[in-house]
Amino acid sequence: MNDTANRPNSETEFARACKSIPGGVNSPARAFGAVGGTPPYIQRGDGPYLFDIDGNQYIDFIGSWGPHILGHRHPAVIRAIQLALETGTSFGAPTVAESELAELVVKLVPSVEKVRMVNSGTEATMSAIRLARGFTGRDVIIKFAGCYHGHVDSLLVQAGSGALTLGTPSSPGVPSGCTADTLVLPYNDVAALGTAFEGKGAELAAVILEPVCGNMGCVVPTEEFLQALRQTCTNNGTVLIFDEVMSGFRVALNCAQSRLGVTPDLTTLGKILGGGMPVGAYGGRADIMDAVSPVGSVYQAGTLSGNPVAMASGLATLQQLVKDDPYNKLESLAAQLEDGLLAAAKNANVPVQINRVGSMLTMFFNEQPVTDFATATASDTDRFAKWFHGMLDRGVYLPCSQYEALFVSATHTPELIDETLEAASATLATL
Ligand SMILES: Cc1ncc(COP(=O)(O)O)c(C=O)c1O
Ligand SMILES: N[C@H](C=O)CCC(=O)O
Repeated sequence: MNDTANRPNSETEFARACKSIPGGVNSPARAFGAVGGTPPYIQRGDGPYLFDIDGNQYIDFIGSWGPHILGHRHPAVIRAIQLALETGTSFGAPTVAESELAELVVKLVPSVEKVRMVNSGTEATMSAIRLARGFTGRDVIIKFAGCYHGHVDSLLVQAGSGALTLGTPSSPGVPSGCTADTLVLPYNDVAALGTAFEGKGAELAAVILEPVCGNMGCVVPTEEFLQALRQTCTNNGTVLIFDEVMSGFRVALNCAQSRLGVTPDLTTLGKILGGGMPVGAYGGRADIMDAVSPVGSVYQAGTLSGNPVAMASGLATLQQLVKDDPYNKLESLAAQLEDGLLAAAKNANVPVQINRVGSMLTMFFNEQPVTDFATATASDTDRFAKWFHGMLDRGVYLPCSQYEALFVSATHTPELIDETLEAASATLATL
């Protein structure tokens, strides 16, 4: 029997974890820092559901922060992992699975001619920045306020996600020298981009952005912004990097770049690429990628990079996405959720803004449209915290921050979205 408001076993486990793990968690985004309370401890996942150690069931809209577009425990993915495990876990030597996954990424992602596998999204963006600097012989990079690219020193400036949620968008511990060459601009601001290039065009190694942002909540780029990015980078010999760790294979099979019609020079990937195992990748134009060691001299390495278990998981996930092509279904489920949430909020007289691209969605408790960091952070986070707990207590597992996106999976159904909307109406009525 569900009693999601009551989680004594999870509370005990959280208290235990806090004694040996900082804040009880291995990634700050999953602590309930901004909403209060303690997180449910998860025992298992199945399709669209999570089950906690207190015997509660939740409709999951996080999917491990993005990877589980196929839902939890997809049989093809589990089988591929089991088969790979039977041969060993890692060899530190080339395997055929690495080429198979690389070839599929090259086939699916328009900008990618060559790709290097790493172990996380953070490693991917860190390596892409180093490569862009090595390739151009320049140092200065541009990032956008509210975008999060993992915990890379030079990119942990006005960062989104857990850093923003917990009030440290620019982290202590990052030497000022590491960020001295990072310019931070407002997202969607074409004029600011132009001004930055006027002064420093010949010094700019790279511009990195989330082409659909999820880490200040979901924020959508304007057509004008995207065109200006591509044109300005091309004109100045600056490497345009799309960080598609979150949006890659999420908003379209061929990633955000296909949906938006803009081809970057480099792309970073993660999350869905590993199907729930730790995988990241960076890839792009062959002339740039050939600057990476051992062909070129930009050094980047990894003991466990391309390990067979992670490759098998990623390959099975991408192959399943190619086979099922669930993107129309995802679009329709997410649109049902968006429409239902807007109607429920209107009915409850609670002002909200919903930003959505495909199956990525954020409901901001905000009276104004959300287009960048400034407008995202004008949201009512106290109201968000009440909303979050109301939904959790009704068995709906949402990201525990206003500055994250939720994800719909291919295992959600119209009936589950209706159930979620019933919980939403009941919760919104209490805010
Ligand atoms: C857009 C984006 N880039 C990079 C990262 C870093 O990935 P990871 O957490 O795998 O290091 C994340 C998520 O954390 C992300 O959402
Ligand atoms: N928003 C983050 C990544 O996309 C959440 C995951 C994490 O940092 O633990």
